[in-house]
Amino acid sequence: MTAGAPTAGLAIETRGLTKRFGRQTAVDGISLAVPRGSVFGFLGPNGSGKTTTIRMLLGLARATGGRIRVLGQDMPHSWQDVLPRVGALVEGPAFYPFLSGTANLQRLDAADGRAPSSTRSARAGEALERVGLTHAAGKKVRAYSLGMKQRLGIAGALMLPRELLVLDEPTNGLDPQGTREVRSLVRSLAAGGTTVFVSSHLLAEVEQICTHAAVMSAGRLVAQGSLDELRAAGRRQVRIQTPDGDAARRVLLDLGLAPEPGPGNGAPVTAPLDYHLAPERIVAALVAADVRVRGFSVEATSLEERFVALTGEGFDVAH
Ligand SMILES: Nc1ncnc2c1ncn2[C@@H]1O[C@H](COP(=O)(O)OP(=O)(O)OP(=O)(O)O)[C@@H](O)[C@H]1O
Repeated sequence: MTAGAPTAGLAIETRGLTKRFGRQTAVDGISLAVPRGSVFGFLGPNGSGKTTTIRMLLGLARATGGRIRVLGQDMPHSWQDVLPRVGALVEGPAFYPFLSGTANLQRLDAADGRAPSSTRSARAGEALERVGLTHAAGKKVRAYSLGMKQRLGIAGALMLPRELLVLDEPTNGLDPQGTREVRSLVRSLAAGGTTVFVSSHLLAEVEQICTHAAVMSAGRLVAQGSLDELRAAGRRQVRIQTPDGDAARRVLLDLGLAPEPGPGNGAPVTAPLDYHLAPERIVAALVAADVRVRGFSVEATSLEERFVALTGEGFDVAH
């Protein structure tokens, strides 16, 4: 591979992508790698730089530094080739409330110079069907629920065939029913082969719909990979129930572990466990030291605990 050549199989690739607003660095040198065919969750608390990143990916904001490749081509340089292959929903779609869903989609499509007018009506019908709005096609948009409006926005992004969909917080402000509708729509689009890049501040949402994720914190990318990789990178911890807490802690120290300082004997003894030490060695060492082991477990830290640790702040983990 020549230096700087796009990595095959990536729908989005950034290197050192940076955006400053005055003295503030909103996006700080991030290198994203979004595999084609993935549902990629772009996760981070409010204000961590997700929207700013998405705006740069789509050529809506200019990067201060770094490079961006979308579908194998440089952005914003190749926007004319790239953007027709990308559907996007950023910062809530704007619709005419007094027009029907169909009429809104047709107007939107008419504004796209590449969209053939001869197939406009059929394409609007298909897009509405894909998002489950056929029954409301003739209804004025002011009578739509928030969830329906959001799905109409996605239908707008689907008026032409897309290789990549970019959705910025698509369930924000939706009630539980609307949220379920949008999540299941994202899953079905992904099942059809479209790469979906979706930002969210909700860990539970990303766990439900995504195959991969990246975690942003204060403008920096603090982790990325498949959900399994992210889980595996989390720490494990060993927990020992014993009346001989002090002795157990000494055994763990001898094994190179760092037990949490305990209140003495009685309370469970815990210590972070790395992957190089087999749990059975710990049990053997405890028994050899005459520690009375009444319970022994190895617990994986959850993705939630890991993300809280990564972002260093109270993560919004509401469903
Ligand atoms: N046009 C702008 N001018 C100045 N500062 C900005 C601008 N746009 C964003 N910022 C700042 O950049 C930081 C990142 O904002 P951004 O909207 O990208 O975060 P986010 O993760 O998308 O959060 P949210 O979910 O709240 O939109 C914030 O501190 C924000 O105030």
